[in-house]
Amino acid sequence: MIFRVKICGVRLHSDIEAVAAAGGDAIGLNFFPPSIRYVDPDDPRTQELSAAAAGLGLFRVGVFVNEAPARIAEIADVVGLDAIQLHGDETVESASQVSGRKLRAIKLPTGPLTVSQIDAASRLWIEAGYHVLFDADAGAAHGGSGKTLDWNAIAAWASLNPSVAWTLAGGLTPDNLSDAIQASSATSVDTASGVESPKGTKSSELIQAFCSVGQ
Ligand SMILES: O=C(O)c1ccccc1N[C@@H]1O[C@H](COP(=O)(O)O)[C@@H](O)[C@H]1O
Repeated sequence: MIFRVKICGVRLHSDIEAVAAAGGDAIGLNFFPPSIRYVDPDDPRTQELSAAAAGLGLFRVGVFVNEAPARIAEIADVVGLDAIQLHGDETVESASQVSGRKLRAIKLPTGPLTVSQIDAASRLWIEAGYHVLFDADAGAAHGGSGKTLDWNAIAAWASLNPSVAWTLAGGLTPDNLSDAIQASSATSVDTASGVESPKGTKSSELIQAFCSVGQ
């Protein structure tokens, strides 16, 4: 498993300290400029944040949306990343130019889903060796919407794909995580907005509550 609990969109040392203290094992650094959770890869403070996360034993995922492969490689090098999360409109072909350990966000509509819908959206990426992360389609925002998915349909898909490693994202909060895990059978979870108060500001209390359910 790539990670059990990822807290995405961290921006401060207090955020990563809260993740480590709560038993989370991964963080996401968001490199999509329009996001409220964006961190500047060229700012030495981002590089220090990433180094500190590694020092705490956290797995560091860089979140990218439609970024050029050469720029992703540059950022991974300067910031220090353990994996790349592609969360935009990349194709399997364009993404093949990105090197390193890779996750692919499979953005699914909210509302009822079918197994074949999930399969159609994820199959090529799984065959290409990606770890898939199921998220709710956020349109132009691409992610961080706080919207949830059809967890029962994901469980049905997962039971037919027992050897595929995957992560559940999309609107997960300390309040719904237990139900989400039970319904979906997820063993790896990811959240951004669900541990913030106000939006865009991580809450140590919510991180603690989320990680204690997710472990
Ligand atoms: O968080 C963002 O702002 C974001 C922007 C663009 C692409 C991905 C983004 N975050 C990812 O979206 C999921 C779900 O977010 P949420 O929990 O529903 O708020 C999050 O886990 C990040 O991986």
